[in-house]
Amino acid sequence: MKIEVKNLAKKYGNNEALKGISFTLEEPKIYGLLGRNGAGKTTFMEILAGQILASSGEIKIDGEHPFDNQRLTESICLIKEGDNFKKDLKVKNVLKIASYFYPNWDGQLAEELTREYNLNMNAKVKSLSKGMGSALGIIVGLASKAPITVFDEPYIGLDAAARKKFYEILLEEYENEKRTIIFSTHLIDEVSLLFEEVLILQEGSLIMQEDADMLRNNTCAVSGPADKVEAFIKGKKVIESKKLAGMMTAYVYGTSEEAREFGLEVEGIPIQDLMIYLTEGKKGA
Ligand SMILES: Nc1ncnc2c1ncn2[C@@H]1O[C@H](COP(=O)(O)OP(=O)(O)OP(=O)(O)O)[C@@H](O)[C@H]1O
Repeated sequence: MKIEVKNLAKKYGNNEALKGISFTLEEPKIYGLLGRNGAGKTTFMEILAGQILASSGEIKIDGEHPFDNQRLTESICLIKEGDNFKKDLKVKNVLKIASYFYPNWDGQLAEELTREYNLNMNAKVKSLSKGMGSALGIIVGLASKAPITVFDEPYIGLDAAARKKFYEILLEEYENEKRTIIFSTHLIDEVSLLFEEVLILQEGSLIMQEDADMLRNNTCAVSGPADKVEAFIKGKKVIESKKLAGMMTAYVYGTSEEAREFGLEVEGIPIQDLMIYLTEGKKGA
């Protein structure tokens, strides 16, 4: 499903959570939606899922607005950090309701994952530990097979092994059947290899939308004597640079080969670091 975002803004009182962002997500891909605390990620995802209204601008999904639009809301599954389900429901009833709501629901997958995560079908949501509650959210998100599945920090309380399992199953399901997956997380290093496209929000503005492989292959950290690094980065797009005692490190758009041929030390930049350098001390435009 094609998602078109045009001049989307959301104000809470005087607080501008989104300041007129525009972008298009054309294809089913795994998108990483990144940004510091308060950047506007959750606000965007809630508008996308039709749960709240924008103050101005619009989101169109295959040409339609998501708010109050049942055809679209059953095509979008948003799993948040917590409070996804009514506390008095039993696990089995959460799954039953989800199976009625999502037309592509995969009951077999839901059952397998429930066993995998050791969830008791008869336990009430309010009795689940934080990690178990997150596991239930993940199960619903994956089994919904919703053409747009959105995970907003979905795994609070889940241990590293359980998170790894989630990434593996997510990738397996995605390889079997491509869908749009939007993933917002602060554990970027863990998941960044899954991302195919990365969007970075900074104080309500979109500061980057880029193919993840392009970022991995065409950005690097170069180090060496300051004059040599300066000569290399001249005319290049520099993300960040630091000088110390005549030496310099610069994070730039460019290939490792170029930098090596220039006689500089070169390393790749993890997407997490890139996000930090891009958002460090800068105001959103
Ligand atoms: N219901 C609300 N009422 C008032 N202000 C809100 C509300 N929801 C979000 N905000 C504000 O909007 C801004 C963006 O918040 P949002 O939750 O969208 O950011 P985020 O990028 O998801 O942050 P985090 O990574 O911390 O979850 C913040 O300044 C936040 O305080």
